[in-house]
Amino acid sequence: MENWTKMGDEVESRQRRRLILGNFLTPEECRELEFIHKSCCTVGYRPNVFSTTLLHLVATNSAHLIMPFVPIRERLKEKVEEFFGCDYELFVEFTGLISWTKGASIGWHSDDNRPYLKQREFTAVCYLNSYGVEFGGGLFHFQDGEPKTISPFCGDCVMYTADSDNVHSVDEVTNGERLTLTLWFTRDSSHDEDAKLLSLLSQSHLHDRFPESCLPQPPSCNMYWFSPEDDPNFKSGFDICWARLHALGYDIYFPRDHSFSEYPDLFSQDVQLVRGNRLFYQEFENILHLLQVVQFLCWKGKQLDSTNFKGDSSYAEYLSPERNVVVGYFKSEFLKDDVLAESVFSSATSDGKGNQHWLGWAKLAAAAAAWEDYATILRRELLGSLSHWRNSQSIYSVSLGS
Ligand SMILES: O=C(O)CCC(=O)C(=O)O
Ligand SMILES: [Fe+2]
Repeated sequence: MENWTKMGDEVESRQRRRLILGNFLTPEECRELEFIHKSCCTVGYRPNVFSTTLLHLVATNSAHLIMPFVPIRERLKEKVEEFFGCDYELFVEFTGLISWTKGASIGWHSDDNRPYLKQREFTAVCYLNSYGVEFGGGLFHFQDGEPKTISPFCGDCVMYTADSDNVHSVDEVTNGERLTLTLWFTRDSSHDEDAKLLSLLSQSHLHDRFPESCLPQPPSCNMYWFSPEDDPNFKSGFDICWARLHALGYDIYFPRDHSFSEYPDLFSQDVQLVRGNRLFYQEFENILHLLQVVQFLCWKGKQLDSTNFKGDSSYAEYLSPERNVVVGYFKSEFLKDDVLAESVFSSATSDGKGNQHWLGWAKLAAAAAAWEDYATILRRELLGSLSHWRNSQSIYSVSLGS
């Protein structure tokens, strides 16, 4: 029989093989990571799974978005080292936001159960949203010992050894989107994520020219097409960026002449946002930029002050029938299977029309401006931290003063 102690928010096994921490992350930290994931994720490694890795953020000119992860990663590593009593150097092997949508599940496994995963020593999973609220299904189970089952709750964290002492599984997600921040830790310095990130950061063209430097750039190969079949020609399935916008009640308009045959190069073209029969005036650099601004509106909209912004009619015009035809054409191409797209990205609590976050065009204009301020501040922090990171060859919170 295993011995269990309850200590405030901490439940720990006397054998120190797993630890469950309540409220490890604040709701605001969870919301910020959710914003990053919903604006930057790519198609993941298993069916109905989507992921955002730090390497992907750097590779798409969004390196500044790794900043919110830095203090959290540090806190997680300290906690793992303390709890498991590590008297050796530990490295982060992988940091990622991972979301599971309807149909995703994983059977019994340990996290080091493949020859190429043997370097994994410990796992930390932070839940960024809650069972029964943002998603259904998705309960976590340990095969042996206590606790048997964990109901994911926003802000909670579970840490365990990656070996066969912690065989676990996750039930199929039945609706909504289950989101986690997942880290693996290793003793093997050749798998140090920091070294890989620093090497990629030194190749990227980070500079001080705001705001251009904050604009996301698409990756060199397409990572946004979701299809249940292996479909290299984009004939079935859907584009996940378009699908997320669609789930929130938007469409996309390309102001210049294009055809879907240019996909995925369409990712580098200017776009405008459509809602109902209105077209937002502002042109965005590309779909990724537009998605970041819309997700920023979802995150911050209610707090944003738009009193200095003009009335809604100053920001959007009537969408002409000709342009509406163009919108419809691209929609049918980007969402070959719109029923599947809706079932994958419909939120467990939404009204189905994406109206929950919608506060009008002036708010969207305010969000576009506030997104730029947000990104600029993070980019300055990144540039200020970089020389320290390079000197120590590790990524940590640098106090930059004022
Ligand atoms: O998200 C979870 O609760 C655990 C996921 C998992 O087992 C894995 O990614 O290996
Ligand atoms: Fe696992």
